[in-house]
Amino acid sequence: MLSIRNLVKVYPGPVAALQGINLDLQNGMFGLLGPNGAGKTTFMRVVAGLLEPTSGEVLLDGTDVIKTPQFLRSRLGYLPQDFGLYPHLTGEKMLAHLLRLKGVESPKGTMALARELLDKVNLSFASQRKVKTYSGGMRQRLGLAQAIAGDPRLIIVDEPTAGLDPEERVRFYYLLAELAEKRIVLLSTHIVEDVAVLCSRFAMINRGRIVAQTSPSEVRKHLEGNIYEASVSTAELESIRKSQMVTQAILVEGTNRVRIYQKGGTPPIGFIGVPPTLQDAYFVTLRSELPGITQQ
Ligand SMILES: Nc1ncnc2c1ncn2[C@@H]1O[C@H](COP(=O)(O)OP(=O)(O)OP(=O)(O)O)[C@@H](O)[C@H]1O
Repeated sequence: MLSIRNLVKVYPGPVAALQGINLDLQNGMFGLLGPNGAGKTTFMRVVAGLLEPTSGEVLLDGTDVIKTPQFLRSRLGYLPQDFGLYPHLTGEKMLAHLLRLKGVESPKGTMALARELLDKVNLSFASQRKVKTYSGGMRQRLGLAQAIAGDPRLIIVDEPTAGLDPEERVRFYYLLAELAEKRIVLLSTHIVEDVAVLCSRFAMINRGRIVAQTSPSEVRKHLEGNIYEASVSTAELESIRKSQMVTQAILVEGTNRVRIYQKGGTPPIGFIGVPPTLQDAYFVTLRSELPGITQQ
């Protein structure tokens, strides 16, 4: 289990990036969802032992990893937001280099281990290609290969799907889901779909605070009967934005399809009740913090 206790990080400024985070994570995929600047990267870096918190504890299976970083090092796989690459190396050589840096050893030798890991992330076909020719998704999978080396207890992935095309994103989802079967995977993202697809539990973070800790189905259930949808003109959309809480406004075949949250009362003319999505819940939670969901 990964337990986070009263984690605070104040940068010089001062900027209070984390304002007392408490979380308990079991095996499986846990999502940390929040807008840009919410504190996700700060949180991931503290938990990964790369940034010292101002105060608080990070316990992995009962051991305080801030006090004993060597305990964490051999049990952690980390895929940072900006994963540095040597563009002129082949995938295989790049990975072997990262494994040596990480100190991961194998009786079969580092190159053999690199090949095995490339196979696990479905990159064998490109093992002899230079990394500079890799697509965004292939780079992320290479990053994941180094993160899973040494069979870590905890894997931390920071916004891994940003910039991936839909096909690459789905491929990445399958890999992550498989990894989470036996370990703790902590995924930070601002993409609601990442959480909807992958996470049975997740937390929403905003301005350095956890504003909800829940599951996608639980949070959707809280909004049942309160989400309405209509197709409207651009002028109508402007006035709806002034009077309603709009959870989503998208263009569908050239028409504005707008969803609103309304608790009680009659919805505006033309709006019909629809099943809530996680996107609706995310918007409502960030704006008003839903009652009834675990909050801190
Ligand atoms: N080194 C730093 N010094 C001062 N302030 C910082 C530093 N790093 C981050 N911050 C601030 O701390 C807050 C949280 O930033 P953080 O990068 O953790 O958020 P995030 O949720 O990961 O955002 P993004 O998705 O944009 O990466 C922001 O207000 C940011 O400007």
